[in-house]
Amino acid sequence: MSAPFFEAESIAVQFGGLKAVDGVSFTVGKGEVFTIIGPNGAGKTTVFNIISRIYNPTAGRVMLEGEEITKLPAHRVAGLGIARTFQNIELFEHATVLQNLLIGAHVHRTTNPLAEALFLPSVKRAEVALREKVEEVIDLLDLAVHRDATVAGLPYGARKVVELGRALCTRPKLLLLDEPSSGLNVEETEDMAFWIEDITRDLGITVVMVEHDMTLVSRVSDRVMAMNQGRVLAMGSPAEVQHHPAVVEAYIGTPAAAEAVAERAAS
Ligand SMILES: Nc1ncnc2c1ncn2[C@@H]1O[C@H](COP(=O)(O)OP(=O)(O)OP(=O)(O)O)[C@@H](O)[C@H]1O
Repeated sequence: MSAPFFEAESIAVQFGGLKAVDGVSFTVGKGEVFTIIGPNGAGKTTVFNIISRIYNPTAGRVMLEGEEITKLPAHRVAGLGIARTFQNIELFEHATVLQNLLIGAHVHRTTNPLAEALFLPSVKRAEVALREKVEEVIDLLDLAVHRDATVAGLPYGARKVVELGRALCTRPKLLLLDEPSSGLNVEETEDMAFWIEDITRDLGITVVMVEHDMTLVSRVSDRVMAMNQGRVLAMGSPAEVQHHPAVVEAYIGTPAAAEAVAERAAS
């Protein structure tokens, strides 16, 4: 049997006495949208920080296409095709949208510094290819109107899309989205759902997402994993996980509240 596209195997991180992530295992298939939900402090972002190598796990393994990446430096993980967005947008605020996207695209730069200093034809060709890639992302995410705007001057919703674009410019195989709808209004969240669907369907990118908005989760996710206090509570389809008794109790609070959330998601 071939290895899963992505696998986290019994990963754990401890901060002092706190088990922030405690033996979490999951696999993600190629092209899937896999979403991690859970109340504040459940350990969701810590799982992302283990995958993108911001934290060293105290136990467990992380595998991408059968290759162990648990101990690789963060830049090597990016080079292998894992990109992410952050809960609190991380962009170069005083650079333009285009400059931010070009920085993302430069992850795959293959030319050497001497060739660049001499601006050899190989460098020129590489730059043209990068610009083409960036223009594709600008088209895909309707960012042309903001191309030369400074990020700091953009509305919050547009900055979230630029951050998504910067991640896409790295040409990821696996995209980690940390709360893509946070801070967005209903209309912007709807747009974000479209972008996520386009990214998976048209570009074949696999998405692992942390998200609180259950309407967005139900719409775009193939499978959902619920966490609480560093552990996995349930895994399955969005509806299965939403109605799982442990999730209802830990995440949503009461069965009546869960019903209300489920009805809202279905409407
Ligand atoms: N660098 C750190 N040092 C100490 N404790 C940390 C650190 N990072 C996270 N924690 C703690 O680990 C636990 C899990 O945090 P994490 O940010 O992963 O939760 P989360 O599920 O993403 O929450 P939220 O939905 O609020 O973002 C929390 O109790 C948090 O305070």
